[in-house]
Amino acid sequence: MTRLNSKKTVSDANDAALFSRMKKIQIYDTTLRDGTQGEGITLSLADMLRIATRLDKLGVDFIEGGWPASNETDKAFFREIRNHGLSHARISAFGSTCSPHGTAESDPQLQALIDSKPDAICIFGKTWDLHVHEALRTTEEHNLSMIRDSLAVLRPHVEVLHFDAEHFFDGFKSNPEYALDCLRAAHEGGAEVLVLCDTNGGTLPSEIRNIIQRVRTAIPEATLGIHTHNDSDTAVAGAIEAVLAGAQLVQGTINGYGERCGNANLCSIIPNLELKHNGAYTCLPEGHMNQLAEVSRFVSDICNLHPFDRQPYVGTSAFAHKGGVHISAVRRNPRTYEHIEPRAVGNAQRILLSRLSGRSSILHMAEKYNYPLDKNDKAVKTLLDEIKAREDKGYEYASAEASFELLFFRALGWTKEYFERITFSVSDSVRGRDSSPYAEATVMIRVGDRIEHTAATGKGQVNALDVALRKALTPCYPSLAEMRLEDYKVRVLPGIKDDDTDGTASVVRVLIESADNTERWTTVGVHYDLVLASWQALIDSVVYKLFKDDPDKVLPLRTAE
Ligand SMILES: CC(=O)SCCNC(=O)CCNC(=O)[C@H](O)C(C)(C)COP(=O)(O)OP(=O)(O)OC[C@H]1O[C@@H](n2cnc3c(N)ncnc32)[C@H](O)[C@@H]1OP(=O)(O)O
Ligand SMILES: CC(=O)C(=O)O
Repeated sequence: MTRLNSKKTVSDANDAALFSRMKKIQIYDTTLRDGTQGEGITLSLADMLRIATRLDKLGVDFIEGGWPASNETDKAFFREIRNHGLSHARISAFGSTCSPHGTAESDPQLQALIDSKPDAICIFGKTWDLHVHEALRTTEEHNLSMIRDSLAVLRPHVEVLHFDAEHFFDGFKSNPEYALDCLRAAHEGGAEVLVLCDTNGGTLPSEIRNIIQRVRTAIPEATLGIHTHNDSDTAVAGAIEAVLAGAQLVQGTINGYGERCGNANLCSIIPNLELKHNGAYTCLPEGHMNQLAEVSRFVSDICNLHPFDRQPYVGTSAFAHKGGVHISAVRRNPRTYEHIEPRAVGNAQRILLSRLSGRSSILHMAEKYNYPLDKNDKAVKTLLDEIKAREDKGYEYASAEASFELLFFRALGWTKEYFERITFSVSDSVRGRDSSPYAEATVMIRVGDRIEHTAATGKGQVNALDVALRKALTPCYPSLAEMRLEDYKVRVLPGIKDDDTDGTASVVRVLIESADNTERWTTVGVHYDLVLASWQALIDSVVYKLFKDDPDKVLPLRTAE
């Protein structure tokens, strides 16, 4: 048997030592297999190799690379991953027991597993009598021999052999003796870990714990693993209960991607085990858990899925505080509203400004801008009132921090105007037979004594305005040439009406994200007219760029009033 990589002896030894103390929980990642059974996830071979390489660096014990008999991409993965010099993880190939219509010895699917020459193989077999009758359409006795024989055929060809007991918990509830017989057959066939699967995700954590305790009494010689699905929103809790009941291997995926509602989320399971049990369990090599937030984002990027902001531990909102009471307290001691130190999983605290803020939120921002204020400074209250009034009108400063920073310094007495708008206009038209609209903008501004009057075309009105404005300003402010408009978002706010109209027009909120060579920033504009809302956000964006690059923006020191 050729190992996919040869550098595992040290970590194997560590694992063995930890394993013998029952504290090392083996982490078996199935993002590339069960994760890709999730809706909207299709990975190319290059994507799979990048994810596997990153997971190896994270320090998971097993990476399930796919089902070689399923498709050519999965098959190619096992060929290609050899060239990637993994240093820790074992590569596992997935498959099923042999077909009920043939023998294990002649089964092409089992042969494909052997031919893929992985470090480990994991096959699933039926353990629920309903599935034996309805899905396989065979006898219970025959299914037992399929399990035993398939594993026995694979055993000599691979170093590590696992059995996924599909639907084990439903099977146990339906016919406990038969479900246990399936496990015994797998053990006899040579599987060293029997992974109990809650395939339909309908088993609650308390049931999982109870059933595992009964399995351990019935088959004390077996090493157990757990594989849960999230259909009852309890996949992580189920996996934790299983470990508390004695499971030594956890299967799951990054971000909980997977079939239907997903698999157990390793980004939560790992810190739950490592941080919440007084050091009783280790999952990753020491010091690696702080990679989790980055790995979560890396995998969502490659899967082309938007990261889930509210994802526990690793989401950008996981340690984001918005309520003024919370912000006041976490400034005094983060433990007041944070269950762990965010950096333990590579995340960070964030403070969000909104109409729910109190003075502490302003003080926090002031410190961030290196401009500490006293809580009793009149400007603090003025700013707070202004933010609350503006948020009531539809502004949102939690995401548009650059607009807030400008408000902040203006409230403190910063009055510099980099330019003055005299006039601007935009129009859309369609020329001749060309059906794509053509946007044109003109801008007239004053910079000191100089008047600039420019025109530009663009892809849409905002783009035309942006180009015309920067054309007018760049001769006076050359650094604007390096600024780019990165993203533009519009949201209609039906609940908010504009004061200037008869009360029927809804306002729109525009968020513009800009960037230069060193920073990204977001600004906001709100108006019932989309162009005017865009103009506000655009002007804030340009002014923020000039402000942050301006060496003369230093403000006088404040004293408490
Ligand atoms: C719980 C899980 O997540 S299991 C993993 C599920 N993942 C996947 O199915 C993704 C990859 N699957 C595939 O590429 C294809 O389904 C293949 C190549 C495996 C099979 O394709 P086909 O031979 O065309 O069969 P099809 O998908 O229509 O049906 C599944 C077959 O597997 C059989 N089967 C299901 N479970 C098992 C098992 N544990 N052992 C043996 N056969 C099984 C079914 O009985 C059915 O065979 P039959 O039609 O001869 O009765
Ligand atoms: C094997 C597997 O993926 C399951 O039972 O859910």
